[in-house]
Amino acid sequence: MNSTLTQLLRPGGGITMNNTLIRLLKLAAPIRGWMALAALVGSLTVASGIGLMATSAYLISAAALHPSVAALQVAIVGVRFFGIARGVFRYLERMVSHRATFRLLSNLRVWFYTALEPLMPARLLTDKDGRVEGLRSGDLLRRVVADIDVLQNFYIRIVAPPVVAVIIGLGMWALLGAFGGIFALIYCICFLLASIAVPLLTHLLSKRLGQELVETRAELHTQLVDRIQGLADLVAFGQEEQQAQELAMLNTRLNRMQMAMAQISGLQGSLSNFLMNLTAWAMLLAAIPIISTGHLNGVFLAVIVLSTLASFEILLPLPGAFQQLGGSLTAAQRLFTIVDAPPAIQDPITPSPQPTGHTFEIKQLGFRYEATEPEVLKNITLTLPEGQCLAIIGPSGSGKSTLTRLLLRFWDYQEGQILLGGHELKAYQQEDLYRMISVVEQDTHLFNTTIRENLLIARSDATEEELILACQQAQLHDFVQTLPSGYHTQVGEQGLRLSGGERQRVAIARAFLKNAPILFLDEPTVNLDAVTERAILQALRVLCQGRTTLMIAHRLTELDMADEIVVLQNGQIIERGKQEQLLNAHGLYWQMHQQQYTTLRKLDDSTNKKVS
Ligand SMILES: Nc1ncnc2c1ncn2[C@@H]1O[C@H](COP(=O)(O)OP(=O)(O)OP(=O)(O)O)[C@@H](O)[C@H]1O
Repeated sequence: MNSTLTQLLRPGGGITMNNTLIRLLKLAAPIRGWMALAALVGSLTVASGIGLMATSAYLISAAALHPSVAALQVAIVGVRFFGIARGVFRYLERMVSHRATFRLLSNLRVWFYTALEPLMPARLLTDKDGRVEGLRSGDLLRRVVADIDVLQNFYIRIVAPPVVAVIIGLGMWALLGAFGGIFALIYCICFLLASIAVPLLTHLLSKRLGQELVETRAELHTQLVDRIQGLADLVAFGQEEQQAQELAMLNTRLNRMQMAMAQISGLQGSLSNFLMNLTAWAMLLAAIPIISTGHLNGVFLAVIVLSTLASFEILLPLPGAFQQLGGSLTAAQRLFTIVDAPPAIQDPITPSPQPTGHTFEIKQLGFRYEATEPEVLKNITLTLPEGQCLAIIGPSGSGKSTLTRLLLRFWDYQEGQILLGGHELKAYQQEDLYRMISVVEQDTHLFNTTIRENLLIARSDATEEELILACQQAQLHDFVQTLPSGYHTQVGEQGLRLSGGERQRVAIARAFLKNAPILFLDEPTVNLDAVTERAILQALRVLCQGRTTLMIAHRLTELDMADEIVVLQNGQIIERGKQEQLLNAHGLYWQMHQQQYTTLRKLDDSTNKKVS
């Protein structure tokens, strides 16, 4: 492709057309055999159509001269053969191209999901340059489903037809050349105009529009998912009307773009048809004088014209394919942007073996999310001995969750060290690390399947006895027994058919089932009422026994199980010790304790008043 053409076809993004095209073609490498077969069968289908037209034209023209039936025998057999072949090849073409498409789609989805996994969770919050990219679930969904669907068009409608067109063009050029050089020349000019000029014009007209169409569709999708997720809040605040209007405006914009796209389609259809008929006219004009002078048998006139018309079958979809090129390249760029984002952390080339000891030592740890942002953690030094429980408390934004994320190695720290079992965290493979840690968070994600399946994600090979034991330890078993379908009860989307306390019990049962030696608890009772909290804490106490536990606490009631409490403020440790020591110190911990105590007392008072 020459540089001017490349320039013309360059979509408006960072990645050039060349790059994107080459990468897209490489992605199809595993199914290249199927694609080649689809192109071959596609060519045979069109060739059969041309053969059918040519032999039919010959048969009708020759029959008009009243020859013997024997003289027409070959043409009759030809018509039958091409008629049947066309149907058979068309069927085979559909079968092969569908097979290729389905394989391709599943390959692309697995490719994208596999690339997405190592980016979780750090890179989905920030882009390559560290800026917040705002990848929302609707946008990701759009990329996984719709952008990949757009790419299937690239392979089936953009790559395959030009290959078939080249094969058919060369074949026709040779066939018409046998009747005379002038026919080959006319065909060559018209074929190039219809196969290059019209698609290029269509592409230029629709390039920007195609990109905008993909982006607007993605935006509409994202907005829709966002609003559906927050529908209850919108209704509660009486905002549904206004939000519906905004969606309608976006939809109108999309409709306008689709109308403009349809107009370009109409234009390219007319141009292609015009060129096809022009070719037929030119062939007639060239053939009549040659036939009149006796240099060519008149029975071939219809053969030349009708076979030419039949060969244009392959050119008609080309402009449409190029019309979709801009959209396909934009979809590809959107996927490559995510796939190319380097993971926030990398596994070491020669990892340390899985640690035998589970003591965490944090030495002068300093961390900031971005080089330009202020430090979120400063000079943190502490030890979490094996089998003990360390609680971290502090005001909102003090860096508690950040510390847990670093211990889980979701991000890499810039200063200091985190040692686990005597080795730096960075020395271990991520998988080895995750295998050793169970996490119970404030909001446990449950998949839209049964309770049993949700538990088994902690350990897929767990036996029925192990599963029941874990649920008994988490005080979940008795509740499950009351359900008509027991462990086969569907929990609904995000587990919404279960209460907050029941969801947390599932999370605790998962941790029991996983039986990892290290446990991270991130405010596991924050959203629960006092009675449920007490029951969950009871289960957590059993879970913590013998495990190295880091607990981010919200309510100070959780802290009696901690061997040491660390108080964070503005990313720094400002107090540490046992609960009694901290209360006696009259510092921040004491203040938080007083506040919670006062709030609880007020709550009790108001409850008592209502009762009396
Ligand atoms: N992904 C991120 N990118 C940039 N800054 C972040 C990110 N996550 C958190 N921060 C910032 O780091 C600081 C500490 O946040 P962190 O979530 O660790 O606090 P926290 O003590 O756990 O708060 P809370 O109790 O409200 O959950 C905050 O100022 C927050 O804005």
